Amino acid sequence: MNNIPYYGPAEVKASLKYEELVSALELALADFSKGPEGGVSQPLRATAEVTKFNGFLAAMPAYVSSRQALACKLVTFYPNNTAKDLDTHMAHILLFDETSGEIKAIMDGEVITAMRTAAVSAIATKYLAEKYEILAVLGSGVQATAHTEAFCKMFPIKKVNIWNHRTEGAEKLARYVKESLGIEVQVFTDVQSCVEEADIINAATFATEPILKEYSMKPWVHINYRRSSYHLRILTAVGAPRPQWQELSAELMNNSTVYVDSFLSATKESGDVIKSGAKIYAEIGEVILGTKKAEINKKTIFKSLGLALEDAVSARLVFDVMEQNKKTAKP
Ligand SMILES: NC(=O)C1=CN([C@@H]2O[C@H](COP(=O)(O)OP(=O)(O)OC[C@H]3O[C@@H](n4cnc5c(N)ncnc54)[C@H](O)[C@@H]3O)[C@@H](O)[C@H]2O)C=CC1
Ligand SMILES: O=C(O)C1=NCCCC1
Repeated sequence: MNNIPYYGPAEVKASLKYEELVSALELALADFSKGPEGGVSQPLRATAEVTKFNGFLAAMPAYVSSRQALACKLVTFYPNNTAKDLDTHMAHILLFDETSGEIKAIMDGEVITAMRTAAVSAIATKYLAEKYEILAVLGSGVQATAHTEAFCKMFPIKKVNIWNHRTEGAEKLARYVKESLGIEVQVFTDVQSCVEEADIINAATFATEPILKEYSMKPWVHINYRRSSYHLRILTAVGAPRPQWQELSAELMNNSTVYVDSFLSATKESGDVIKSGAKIYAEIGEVILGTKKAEINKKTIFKSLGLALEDAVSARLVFDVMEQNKKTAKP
């Protein structure tokens, strides 16, 4: 147990690049959707509810054979922490040796949670959207910021529209977009105006009731009876991770083609799926594999719950970079 390396948030951040993360996660999501022969072992996360304080602690173990990645993330989620100026999600990841089960490293899991969630939404967007110029972001917290950064790096985004239930948050994110990413940005005070011109919408809030409703959108696809004359837009939705919570209306869910990261997670954990009774069309891994074709006649939603395999793959990438750095630093 002696000398187990610990990597803090700054080391994790410096070790991860979106391009590498996207390639690694794309392969791992495909492995996952192959079923048992894909070499991914991942149970539904186990959650201990702390009802008195509106929080939970979740354990997220996974093994991804193709990446030699065996890990477990422990994550707490306390939405009320905002009022205390504390992070609402706190996480650590333990990485193990796949051959012996020995622990190899412990690392911060907050940066990984932010970056891998955004990377997976970007993968879904790459496969399912057809135009990438205007991004609408609902929310302005950790996930909204990571998604904005990842999408602006991966796609030719020309403008970012931001809505948050507290305008100060939206304005803070807007300053980041303008000053650090150098992209045109506009803050909106209502959801409808924020999303209606967007090619890509990302919802990343603590909403427990739908903030995005069917009637609040212009037609999603512009059909002129010729394939070339319309483009498919996408909504990536990462919030509402509890069965009782919704970020999207039932009507919107039922009138869309719904893709998920995992059938099991979506049907057990997602209020957007459970409360609407919406049919799930495919896992994103099936689209990556080509066993399910992208549906082009309806609105497109990618509903993400967050998977332990994503944490395991990311933690392994960090470990490999840190080990390499150690070797090159040696005289
Ligand atoms: N799918 C996945 O893999 C993951 C999903 N999540 C989920 O994404 C969501 C956002 O998480 P973070 O950005 O880390 O949290 P955060 O605490 O950094 O940000 C929360 C955002 O929601 C807004 N908000 C708070 N109450 C709201 C309400 N009633 N209606 C609308 N907006 C409200 C806040 O102003 C803030 O913009 C959460 O639901 C979280 O559980 C988080 C991690 C991974
Ligand atoms: O994937 C994760 O990590 C989380 N997803 C939903 C909320 C808690 C953390």
